[in-house]
Amino acid sequence: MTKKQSTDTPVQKNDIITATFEDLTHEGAGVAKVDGYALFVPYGLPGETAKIKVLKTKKGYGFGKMLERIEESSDRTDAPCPIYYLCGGCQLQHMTYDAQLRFKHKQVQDAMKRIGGLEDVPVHPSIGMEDPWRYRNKAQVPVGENEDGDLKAGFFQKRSHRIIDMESCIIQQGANDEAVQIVKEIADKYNIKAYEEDKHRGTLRHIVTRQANSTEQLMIILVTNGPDLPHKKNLIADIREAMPNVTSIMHNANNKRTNVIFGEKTDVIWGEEYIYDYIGDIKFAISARSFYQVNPSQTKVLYDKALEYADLQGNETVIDAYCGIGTISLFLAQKAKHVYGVEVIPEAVSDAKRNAELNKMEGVTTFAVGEAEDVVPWWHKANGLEPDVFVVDPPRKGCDETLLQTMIDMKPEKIVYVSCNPATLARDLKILEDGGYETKEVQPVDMFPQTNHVETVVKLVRK
Ligand SMILES: C[S@@+](CC[C@H](N)C(=O)[O-])C[C@H]1O[C@@H](n2cnc3c(N)ncnc32)[C@H](O)[C@@H]1O
Repeated sequence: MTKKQSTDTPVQKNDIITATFEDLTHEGAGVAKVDGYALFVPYGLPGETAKIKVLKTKKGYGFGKMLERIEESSDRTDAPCPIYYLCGGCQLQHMTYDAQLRFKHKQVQDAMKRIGGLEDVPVHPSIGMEDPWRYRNKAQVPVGENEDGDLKAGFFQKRSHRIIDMESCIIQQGANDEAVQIVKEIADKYNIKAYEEDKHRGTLRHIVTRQANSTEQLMIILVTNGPDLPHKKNLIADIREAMPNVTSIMHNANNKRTNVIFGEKTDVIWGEEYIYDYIGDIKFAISARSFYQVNPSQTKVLYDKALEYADLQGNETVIDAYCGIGTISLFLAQKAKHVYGVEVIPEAVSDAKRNAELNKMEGVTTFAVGEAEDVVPWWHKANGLEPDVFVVDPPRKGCDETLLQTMIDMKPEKIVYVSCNPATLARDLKILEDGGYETKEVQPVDMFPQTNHVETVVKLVRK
């Protein structure tokens, strides 16, 4: 190993070194150690030796770029996507799927130990997909213009806002993939200008498509910079003619200088306000803006696991906090006496109520709008609600501490925690363990193959 001495760090910017990767970061980059100093290098895999150029050094760690692989890991595979190394959407295509599942399992295990202090909890192997491609039921694609002025639709290049034009995204379901191209061509035909982020001008910002897997209904959402959608009638007619499975065409206006895709207002410009999908035997109406899991077959696996961990006998009262459009709530309501769901987005709660009606479950469910950390303590204090089972499925930041404390005070026999972030999951489990709960089982479920996202479902019981 060639190494330049430094007073601060064992390597300096622009050094070229040879090192072996020992581990992976939670983002999936390789970690090579030089005299104990960690260098993070994209696409390095544990066990591989590589020639690395040092790009940046900080006090405790640095960043590098792989110049040449000297020894390759058997976990390495050729990324099938032609723009994988440009696009920021996937991070693990260079890893075999088996290695991806092991990586996600290890991440959960490490978080349990390091953050949760849970040395001995059983973390089961990740449940993966038989075919880990073409699973996404929703595409949100930014629109730009090529040098010749034609529209392009693709993904942002890593760490930039430069759009990479793409013909296909192999983690998208075929219908979404096709729909993005067709809508782009139709918009081009009518000379609709792409939104220019830097100048905050132009029209079409994003093409969003959502497919209901079980019914094959397709929703197209055109997001524009402001309320005008030029050639609206022609666009609708052409989209309908090109794609007979489109059941909803929506228009969302977003005139803010922001990375957030949607603006406040969404109008149905043709067809239905909802597409309908089934998870198991339960039917869900999905509106343009509501949260709905993006991997339909693995969603069933995840919810079945949550139901198994809840172990309902039919007479239980259950709380489902962070309930979205009531997906887990209705799954649980099949086997419980009553399910109380709480969710902060009013439209999602309307969808949850509608979904309960659709499945004739309105008598066994109650949905409330608000922050779980406000509503649940109120249910407890004002109504004396004490559930037998408490289910949570929070966003990445995890559960609010007030909610965790209220859960502990309510003394449910079981808690089922569904999480998309192992770090906040482990932090919250520690609090629940200190509050009298024991973590019994931890099950990673791969909802997002080819990416570094990790989903986990956990069963806790009262000691
Ligand atoms: C990971 S999603 C889970 C949704 C649902 N369980 C599902 O599987 O479709 C998290 C949900 O929590 C909601 N949310 C975020 N912060 C919240 C809060 N403080 N109180 C209640 N809901 C919240 C979000 O709007 C989102 O619908």
